Amino acid sequence: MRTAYRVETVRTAERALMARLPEGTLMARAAAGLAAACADLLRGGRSRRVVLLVGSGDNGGDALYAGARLARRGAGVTAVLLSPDRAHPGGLAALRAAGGRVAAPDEAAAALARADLVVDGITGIGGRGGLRPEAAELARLVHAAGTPVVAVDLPSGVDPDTGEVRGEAVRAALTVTFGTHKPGLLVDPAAEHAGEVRLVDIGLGPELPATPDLTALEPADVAALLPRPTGESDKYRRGVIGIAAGSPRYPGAAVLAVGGALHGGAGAVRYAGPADAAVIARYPETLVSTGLPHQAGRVQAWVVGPGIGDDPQARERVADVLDADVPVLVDADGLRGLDPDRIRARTAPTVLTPHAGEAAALLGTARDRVEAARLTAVRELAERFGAVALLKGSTTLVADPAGGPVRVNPTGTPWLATAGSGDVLSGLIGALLATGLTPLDAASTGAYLHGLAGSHAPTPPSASTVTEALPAVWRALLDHRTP
Ligand SMILES: NC(=O)C1=CN([C@@H]2O[C@H](COP(=O)(O)OP(=O)(O)OC[C@H]3O[C@@H](n4cnc5c(N)ncnc54)[C@H](O)[C@@H]3O)[C@@H](O)[C@H]2O)[C@@H](O)CC1
Ligand SMILES: Nc1ncnc2c1ncn2[C@@H]1O[C@H](COP(=O)(O)OP(=O)(O)O)[C@@H](O)[C@H]1O
Ligand SMILES: [K+]
Repeated sequence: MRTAYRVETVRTAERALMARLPEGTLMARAAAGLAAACADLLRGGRSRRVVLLVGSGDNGGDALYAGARLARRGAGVTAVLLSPDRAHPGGLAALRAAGGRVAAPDEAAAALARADLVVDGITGIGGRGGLRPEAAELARLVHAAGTPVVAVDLPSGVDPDTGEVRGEAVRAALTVTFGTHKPGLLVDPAAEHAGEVRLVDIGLGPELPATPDLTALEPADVAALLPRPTGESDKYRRGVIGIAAGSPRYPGAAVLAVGGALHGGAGAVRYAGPADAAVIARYPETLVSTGLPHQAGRVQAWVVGPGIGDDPQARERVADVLDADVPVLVDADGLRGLDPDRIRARTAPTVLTPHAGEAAALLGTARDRVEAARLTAVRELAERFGAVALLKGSTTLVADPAGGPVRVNPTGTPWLATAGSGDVLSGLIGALLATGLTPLDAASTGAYLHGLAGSHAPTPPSASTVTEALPAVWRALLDHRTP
């Protein structure tokens, strides 16, 4: 499991570690890791000119010490100091001693024009709010120059804790981060600015608390969670998932949700609703019925919402499913006007899977506010509804109403933004719920599989080809656990 910790926690851990080590040890470890990453990128380049963007904090200090190491290896290093009188004195002395030169911000454009690599040491975990004008101007210059950027700890201008980006921020090809990931490195829009992220061990691990603020499943975690039939299994013991999706107007949503459900490891899929003919034509293995969901027979979990429309019959189907004493996933049309008290009053767990627009409606806010502050939004949804909330989009996040770390989904591709792919996801997560995974595990495992399937499907994928890619993705993950 990949983990990320908030700034406050990182600072506490760093203080504890620093108290046990000679002064300067941590910065030396950070600078060594940073310099090695820069040297990797420079390898093979004929000229090796490096520009350091140096703010007045320790982030700038890391850049200066790394610059000194690069200068000693023969690189031409120029440091652009944002506040010359406040730059890290030890770092500056080290750079000068190694033959590096120093430039003022007004010389930045000329230096950048000749650079092979830019090291962004403007702000790290001490960055607050949007970049100040002079720093923002530097970020703009770097972007215009198009030179590859290595960000120190975090791309400057992003919020380390929330992933928010206010105004101009540095866009890095690589971010070299120290001790632990920070939430902003994993959550958009900040994550998009970070590029590839490399973690340098500075010995912080033992000082960090057991519960992180953010986690991301890795292949081995998913492999361990995936349900596998055993000798004693039969189709009912493996779990039955019920799908209440589709309408005469949108039969395709029912077909896609059932398709996702058939690839979620359950023993059987029941479908209840008016799209029975379309479902059975595409998936004859489905147990179809046309009445209300509670008349369809026993299930271990329900999915309700994709393509059900917004008429009284649709509301009746949602209410019927919410009355069931089994886990329920509510998606798409099912989320319209959803009453938090009704969800909180349920006896079994609920999972909500909105995209940003649906989440905004549920929270009574604007879509762009959800997109700008995804972590805050997903936590608020989980808390308000007493449900596991999965916020879809550029980074999919899953929050548990009990609190604890938010899970960020590491797989996926923007190609998944294609009509109906959300319907596949809801069926898939529903089936995982029916097999007995906890709502948090089902939602995050489903998002993981769905994201991988989106990347493995032929480009450009459609919702149907994403569904068809799921078995290969399962296979690869199950094999992962086999030594
Ligand atoms: N504390 C430690 O033990 C270690 C810290 N390290 C480095 O130290 C960094 C943290 O250093 P600091 O606490 O000095 O903080 P930073 O260097 O991240 O940022 C603080 C400086 O940036 C300026 N600043 C803040 N917000 C700004 C904005 N919006 N626009 C422009 N300038 C802004 C502040 O005036 C201050 O001078 C980490 O990110 C990491 O790079 C590493 O050396 C590893 C060890
Ligand atoms: N920019 C993006 N990058 C990665 N995945 C995305 C992006 N935008 C959307 N997705 C994913 O695509 C799927 C779209 O689902 P949804 O919005 O419900 O669409 P639909 O209702 O058409 O099925 C979700 O899994 C979502 O996380
Ligand atoms: K930085």
